[in-house]
Amino acid sequence: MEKGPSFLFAGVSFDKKKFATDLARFKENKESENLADDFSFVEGEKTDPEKAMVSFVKKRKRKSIAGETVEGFNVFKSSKQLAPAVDKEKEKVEDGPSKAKKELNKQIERDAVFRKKYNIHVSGANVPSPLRTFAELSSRFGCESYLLRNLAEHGYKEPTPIQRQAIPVLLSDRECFACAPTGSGKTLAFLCPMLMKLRCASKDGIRAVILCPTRELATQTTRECKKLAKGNKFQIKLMKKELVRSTDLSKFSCDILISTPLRLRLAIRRKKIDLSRVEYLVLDEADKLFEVGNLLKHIDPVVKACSNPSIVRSLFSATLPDFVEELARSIMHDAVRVIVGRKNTASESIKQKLVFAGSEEGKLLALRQSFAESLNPPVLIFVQSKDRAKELYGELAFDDIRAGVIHSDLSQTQRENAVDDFRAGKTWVLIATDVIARGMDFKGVNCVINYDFPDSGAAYIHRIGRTGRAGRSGEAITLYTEDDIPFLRNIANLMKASGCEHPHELGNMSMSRNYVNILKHKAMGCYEFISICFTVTSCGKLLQITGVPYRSKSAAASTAL
Ligand SMILES: Nc1ncnc2c1ncn2[C@@H]1O[C@H](COP(=O)(O)OP(=O)(O)OP(=O)(O)O)[C@@H](O)[C@H]1O
Repeated sequence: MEKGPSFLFAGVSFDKKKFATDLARFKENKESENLADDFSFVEGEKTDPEKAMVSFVKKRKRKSIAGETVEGFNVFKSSKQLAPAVDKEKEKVEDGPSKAKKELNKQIERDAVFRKKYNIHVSGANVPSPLRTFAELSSRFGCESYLLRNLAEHGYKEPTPIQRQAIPVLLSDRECFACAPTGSGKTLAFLCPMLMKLRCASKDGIRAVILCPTRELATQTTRECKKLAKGNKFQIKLMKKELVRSTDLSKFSCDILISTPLRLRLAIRRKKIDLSRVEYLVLDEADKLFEVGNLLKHIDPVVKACSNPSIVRSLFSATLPDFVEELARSIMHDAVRVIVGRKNTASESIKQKLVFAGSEEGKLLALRQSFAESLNPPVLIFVQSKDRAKELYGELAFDDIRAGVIHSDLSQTQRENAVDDFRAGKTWVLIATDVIARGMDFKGVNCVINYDFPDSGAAYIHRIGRTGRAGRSGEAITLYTEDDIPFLRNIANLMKASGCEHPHELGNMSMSRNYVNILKHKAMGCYEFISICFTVTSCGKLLQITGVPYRSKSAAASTAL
């Protein structure tokens, strides 16, 4: 028997009921210590998710098992089915030391050490042992050879931390809530167990559904799923307009259906698509799907339509705000929570920089200057709106840069072409709104530039997560102006949490402005600055400021402090 993390971390078992108050207190402390956990959503787009979510949660709560409460670390409810197994183990323990008990404890210890090594944190009852190798898929779970072959063909030698834990959880028919950094292989973590559980193709209705927040991500996931399923006859379908138009969806069947929430909701409403046989439901980028006023209203009918009582649901994302956890608790039971690294932090393989650009004009000059000096494609540039995307694209069109643009005003074909051209290296720079900020896996993006300041901590993490994927390194540059200064601390904290050097003086911008003045006097005379770079030591001491001068062709000047 495996136990929750309270056991794993302490190395001893204790009565959770008896010490419930202490546990709850400890849990509170633990959460407040997690600096990045409390990133707030910046003013303007700030909503009260909990409040707006109430009706949804209430609805789901009525369906959940009455009277179950969250206890200590055991975030999710334990299923009734599991109770006898737990009791049996307890009886065994009470029988006194036995060989089986000793062996079990050893296994628990080994798992704890292994999880610690890979920075995996779990909560929930009886969490299955993590995967040591992909070969275990076959020895422990009877994985078919086609899948192992496909994994090898992809060059996947060993599972990533999220795959090590989420795959055995899902293969044990447990619901799962998983949070792991961008680019850490979450897609395979849900696709692999899904293919294994479905075993072979069948015409028995729609058997699995994957929901993605954007069409681009749904398309990418479909492609990945087909690659992984090669050699098996699974019917894997992307819910496209054409499919909706040309098919009688009331009789539609496929093994895996991948869709955005809106398309699926319309199919339920207008075309009477039947989701009552769905055995596996994945909500990818779950926090985005549950975003109030956006996709949430489409999610509820889909979750409801997936009415199979033995359905296994899972939620995946690189960011996990508390309100999504709350929601997960209300709709899932017997779930295992898997967190890799620290919750809500950017990937550690990304070198992050904040650059003061002064004004809007300054941003464009800084961008042009950096392209002139060191354009290292592929580069992704994020802006705040489709109008801003069109505007910047118009500006760069006159430069000798192979740029593309993607935003929601484009047709589906234009959007697909923009993504394909960037993937194929036909365009070096892709200007994008947040439509491709999540989940998109472009191989080898060297640099992400936040031309417009991201409007939340989560947006920042996902945007910059388009680089530094699958263990590669990457760079992220965030330009900011005077107007963005109130929101800098949020981003600076995220940088710090992911191990990046950042000027801790950023918290006090009056100080930074003083540095700018010093630099003006010391190095640049009367020039107005458009871009300031801070160089800091690992202990946070500001060493150097580099400024790119406005109306000057001279090289960047810097001053040591
Ligand atoms: N076991 C593995 N070994 C090596 N590479 C892997 C492995 N699993 C996945 N990858 C690769 O890692 C990259 C990122 O994977 P994926 O897109 O699933 O990340 P993600 O965690 O879903 O990121 P995001 O949060 O941005 O959606 C992909 O290119 C994928 O092919």
